[in-house]
Amino acid sequence: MSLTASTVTHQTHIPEIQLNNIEMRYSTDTADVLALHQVSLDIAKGEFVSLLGPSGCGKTTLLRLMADLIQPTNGTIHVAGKTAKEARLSQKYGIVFQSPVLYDWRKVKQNVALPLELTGVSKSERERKALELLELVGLEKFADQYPWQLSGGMQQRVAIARALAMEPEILLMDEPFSALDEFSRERLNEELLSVWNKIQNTIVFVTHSIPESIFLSDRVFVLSPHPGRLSAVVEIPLPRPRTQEMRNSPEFFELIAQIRDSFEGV
Ligand SMILES: Nc1ncnc2c1ncn2[C@@H]1O[C@H](COP(=O)(O)OP(=O)(O)OP(=O)(O)O)[C@@H](O)[C@H]1O
Repeated sequence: MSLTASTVTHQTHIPEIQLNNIEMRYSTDTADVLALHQVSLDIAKGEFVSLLGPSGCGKTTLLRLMADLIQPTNGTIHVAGKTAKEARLSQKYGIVFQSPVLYDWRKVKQNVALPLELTGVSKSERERKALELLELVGLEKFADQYPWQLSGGMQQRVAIARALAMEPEILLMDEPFSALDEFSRERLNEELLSVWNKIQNTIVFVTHSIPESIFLSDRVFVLSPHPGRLSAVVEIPLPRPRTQEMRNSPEFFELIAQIRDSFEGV
């Protein structure tokens, strides 16, 4: 992972994640839910994609399948040519959840260094790496504070830094900014793109928000519920770097309308 590159070309068209005909059924004593039905998609190396859809359409399920936290009842998943399990074991993923899940009794830098500690990295190297990651997310001045001393947005930036500690090729993000106010969310969208520009990895981002998915992504995968399935794939041709002004452009509004239409067609 290079933290110094300032501009990169993200779409190299090398398939990084491939899902083929995925079906996911949750069966319990009381319920039998077909959460995903015949989902096939490819994500290129270095691409930023969003999984967008209403509650219950299977976005989190899809993300958990990619991370090999659960296994599909049918279909195959490949990550850089490996199975999802092999990819997980070789630590290709970093995950950021909706809630930052930080340990309040550990300093910010110790939270970021946790994955390194668990894999036996020396204290001095952990400290160096944690400070580098905190600088990446603009929080180097808060390294010695505790999570409860930070705002919700800052806490989520700490969680992003921690998810990047093992230098994952793929960052999976499950509605990381949905608990934040609109202003913080828009600022963090921009900051996330700036981090992505430096680390050049693949990002899969789950959201309910159409504008957020457009602002961030190269492509938006639109999912529809009952059962969850892929109803559209929308290319986002807005130039990069994305700027807040683009949110008010005619192109942006056209993309919003296009994605809304793809929901209405379901
Ligand atoms: N562990 C589980 N056991 C049984 N059903 C489940 C389980 N997890 C999810 N489901 C069901 O699968 C469907 C898809 O759920 P999922 O959480 O993936 O959707 P989602 O699009 O991420 O929703 P949200 O936006 O509300 O988080 C839903 O009907 C949900 O109730």
